[in-house]
Amino acid sequence: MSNAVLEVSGVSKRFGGLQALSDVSIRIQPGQVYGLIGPNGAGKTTFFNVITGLYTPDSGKFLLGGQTYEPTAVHEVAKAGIARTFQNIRLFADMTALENVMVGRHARTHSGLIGAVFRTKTFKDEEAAIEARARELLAYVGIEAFAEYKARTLSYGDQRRLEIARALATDPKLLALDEPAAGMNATEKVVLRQLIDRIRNDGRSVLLIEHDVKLVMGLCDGVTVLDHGKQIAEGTPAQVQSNEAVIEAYLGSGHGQKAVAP
Ligand SMILES: Nc1ncnc2c1ncn2[C@@H]1O[C@H](COP(=O)(O)OP(=O)(O)OP(=O)(O)O)[C@@H](O)[C@H]1O
Repeated sequence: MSNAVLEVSGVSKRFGGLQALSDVSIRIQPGQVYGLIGPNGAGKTTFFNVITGLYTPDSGKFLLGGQTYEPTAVHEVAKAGIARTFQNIRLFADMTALENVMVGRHARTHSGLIGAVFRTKTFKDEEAAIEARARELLAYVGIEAFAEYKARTLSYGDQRRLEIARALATDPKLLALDEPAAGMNATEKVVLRQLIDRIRNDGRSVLLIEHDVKLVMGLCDGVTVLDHGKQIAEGTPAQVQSNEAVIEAYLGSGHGQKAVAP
């Protein structure tokens, strides 16, 4: 019996004539930061969308914390214990930072959004607890000073941290981050790296899609490399960055990333 947090095997997904994923398998152990890398169009986002219930796979077996889960709907996946962020930030732009995190928290409480809207007496205690936890999470990601600011007024890096706080509000077994460093400057990347490190040190597991190979290599415990929908390598960062097929995939892709070595 595996004690992996996430164990996915044999995932395939075809779009018309395009085989976007062919028999992809990954295993993430508790407390690991696991990277999924590969050139543009390799299938990384498709894989994320499959495991989080946005795309229905053609095949695949899915275990989360040892339990089978069917990634057929986003809310079912969230309930099973995977929370994700998106490549293109998806916050409620005109809600405050605090409200954005509270929405994430409502996803796992009894009151739901209806309770939040009507603020019935029955829900008041739960509301207070939700707000307290949301403030804690804002502090955890380092943006508590902006709790009352509308999400759209936050800097890009802070919006990404807010997305992470909102995802953490569901108390996930696995946090899935889709290109969290995209568009960040060097300083923001350092802060992001510290945050992901902290999340790991607190015992959570993270799956990361990231184009910044240096960030992935410096942060991840394990890495899987996709190219044209196929898994071409997996292992530690040191193992994959010296793998011939990986170097070839990056050199051949014409993305200007000379090699995967930092
Ligand atoms: N909904 C869809 N319908 C048709 N084709 C799709 C769909 N989603 C993705 N694809 C195709 O599947 C392939 C893999 O795309 P995907 O976005 O998963 O790659 P990626 O590795 O995330 O790339 P990037 O790094 O550019 O985000 C691409 O050829 C893409 O055009």
